[in-house]
Amino acid sequence: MSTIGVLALQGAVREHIRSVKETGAQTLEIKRKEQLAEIDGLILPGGESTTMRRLIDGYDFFKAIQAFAKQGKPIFGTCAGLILMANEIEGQDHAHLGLMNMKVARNAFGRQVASFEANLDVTYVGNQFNAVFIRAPYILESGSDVEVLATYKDRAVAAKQGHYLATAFHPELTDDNRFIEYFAQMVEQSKQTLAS
Ligand SMILES: NC(=O)CC[C@H](N)C(=O)O
Repeated sequence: MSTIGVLALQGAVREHIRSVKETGAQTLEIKRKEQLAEIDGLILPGGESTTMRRLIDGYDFFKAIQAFAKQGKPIFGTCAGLILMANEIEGQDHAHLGLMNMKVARNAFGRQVASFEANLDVTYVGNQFNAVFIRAPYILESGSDVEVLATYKDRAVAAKQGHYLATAFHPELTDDNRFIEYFAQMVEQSKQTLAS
């Protein structure tokens, strides 16, 4: 059985822990970089990307997460986590972890409709997925190595690039566990591949 860690510096940590538990995978709140050695996949939760970046630096996680990624272990970023994974952020002169070949826009759906829900058809995951958006970003542009898994009003809101997965919405805030289950499968498969 694989173990999925949730970066527990800030944001929707408890909700992810609960949804990972429901998939049957083991889970761990990651508060120190040394704990990354104990997990097979990592979730970067929603929250506030600038704050989370400051904490990533403060707790010396930056290089450790990049090294974890280079080992081929899956990483799933939701909302602020998606922003952390992008290699370009609109209107900012620097990105954060730069793991995925995509340019993202923050708070892209505007202040009037800061939060909303939509039913999306998501490649690999299923149709009519109940997606919750909260001050959500979206993917403005992405490279040919990035597969867009879902769109909302023609905007890319979920993507996969090899062992990286990212959503603009919050799959941990609904009872619809199909997205987390898909990530848990990615983690289980990569665990077996990396072990063989
Ligand atoms: N719900 C969220 O994670 C919001 C993300 C937030 N808008 C940011 O820029 O970090």
